[in-house]
Amino acid sequence: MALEFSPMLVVQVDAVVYLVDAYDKERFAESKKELDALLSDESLANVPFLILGNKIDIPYAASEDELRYHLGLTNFTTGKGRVNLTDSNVRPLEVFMCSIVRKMGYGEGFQWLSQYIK
Ligand SMILES: Nc1nc2c(ncn2[C@@H]2O[C@H](COP(=O)(O)OP(=O)(O)OP(=O)(O)O)[C@@H](O)[C@H]2O)c(=O)[nH]1
Repeated sequence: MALEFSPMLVVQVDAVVYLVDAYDKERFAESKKELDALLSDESLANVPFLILGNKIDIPYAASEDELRYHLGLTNFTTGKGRVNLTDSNVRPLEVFMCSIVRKMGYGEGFQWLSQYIK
């Protein structure tokens, strides 16, 4: 009898970094839809989410509050700085604004994220 092997890929995701163009307001609805799909993915249920709002060097770009509102995250962010969520069963999620071309903002976001990665 021949043994059969079914290929299985096991991927462990430590975190999700979700980059949104804060200048492209017409696509916020699309960004929300994609983000919602990731947030409701069971395999990512306990994974921390860092949401980066990019292109804040452009004056017309959305503010952090505006982005949080349009992505439906107003009451879901878990707090900047060191917040201990270990026993709370709450997934870490925060919004940081950045400008990748100006090399600013995302450092704070990744620093925040690093406290939740084992
Ligand atoms: N002003 C500014 N431009 C940026 C920044 N980051 C990327 N870009 C520019 O935006 C342009 C398009 O890049 P993206 O917005 O990343 O495009 P994309 O996500 O690949 O494509 P779309 O899915 O169509 O948005 C490029 O010319 C980048 O140089 C930023 O922080 N500020």
